[in-house]
Amino acid sequence: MQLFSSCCGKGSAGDKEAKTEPPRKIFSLKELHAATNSFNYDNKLGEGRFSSVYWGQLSDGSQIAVKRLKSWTNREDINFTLEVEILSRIRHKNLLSVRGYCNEGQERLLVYDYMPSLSLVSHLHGQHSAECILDCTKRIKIAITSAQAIAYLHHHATPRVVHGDVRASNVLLDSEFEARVTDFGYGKLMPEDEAKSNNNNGYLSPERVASEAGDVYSFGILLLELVSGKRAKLGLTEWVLPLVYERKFGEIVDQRVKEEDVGERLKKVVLVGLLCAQREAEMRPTMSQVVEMLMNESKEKMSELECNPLFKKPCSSGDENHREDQEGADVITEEKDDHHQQQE
Ligand SMILES: Nc1ncnc2c1ncn2[C@@H]1O[C@H](COP(=O)(O)OP(=O)(O)OP(=O)(O)O)[C@@H](O)[C@H]1O
Repeated sequence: MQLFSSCCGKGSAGDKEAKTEPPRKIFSLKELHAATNSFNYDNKLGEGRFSSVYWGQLSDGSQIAVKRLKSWTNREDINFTLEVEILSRIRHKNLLSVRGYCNEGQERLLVYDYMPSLSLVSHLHGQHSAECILDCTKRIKIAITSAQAIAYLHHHATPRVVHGDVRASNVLLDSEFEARVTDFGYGKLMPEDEAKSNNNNGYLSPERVASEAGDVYSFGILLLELVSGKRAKLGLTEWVLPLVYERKFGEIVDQRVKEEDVGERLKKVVLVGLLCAQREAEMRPTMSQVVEMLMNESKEKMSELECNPLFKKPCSSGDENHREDQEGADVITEEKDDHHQQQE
């Protein structure tokens, strides 16, 4: 899996930022045991495919999240310290970079700042989802700031980085509800085929290779998930598209958002999401174009976007693609009904 581009971003903003950032800290295992109460179950923030994450507090009082990697020993070909050193030099205000690490015996641990508002996934589907803190303004802010973070990785970081695992659980939120995208380039440290083997991985592009265009596809799915509140399953775009043909944007938006004109306010995020999640990689925009589209407030740009042929209903209703669309849409419609029943 190629996560760092061979082109090293000549003269990019990344050079400047790399020189000014603080030195990486090597933590001792003893220090991290003390901070996390020996990786106590009560300190556990969550668990993913490759790691468990624990809340901790250092002796200076600062709060940290310690990521304890699983199955490290399978990847002895990778130089853990070198990879982490490279990744931790990549800094942007919307990226959550590694603050330090520990490489002792069999233990491989990554240390991050603790994000008190946790991850986007916990707000959409997890422990905070019932409160529905994410109004339209916050959703738009998360869309823009996470796009800026990935655009930085693709276009300005040195070396340039393919994220490789763009998903809602890797978008953490700071106290202002700005995105802090994490786990970038980290797939290189993990078992390669793990993500691909998950057939229900709705974020995975049809071409199934880690690339900038693959990140754009995953980001498009993430935008549709952010607006609709539905899980990133296969069939999400196929459920959204017919509603876009009918210009029924209000029906796409998460039913928990109780505001006026939600469809109109989040329309742009839906359209950009669909452009990103096109099956053909060459049709997708770049991440800098995504940032530009999401941030541009002009009416002309909006009508240009709306006129894209992708958002026009195909003439023939009996063609293969349309039938595929319907099959995918059924999966999501069932989920929608479940969701309504749960709320009632
Ligand atoms: N810096 C952090 N601050 C607060 N919570 C965090 C932090 N890092 C991770 N978490 C929490 O820990 C959970 C587990 O993270 P982890 O990276 O192990 O798995 P994941 O991203 O959820 O899934 P996967 O790695 O399989 O994609 C996250 O969902 C998040 O809620």
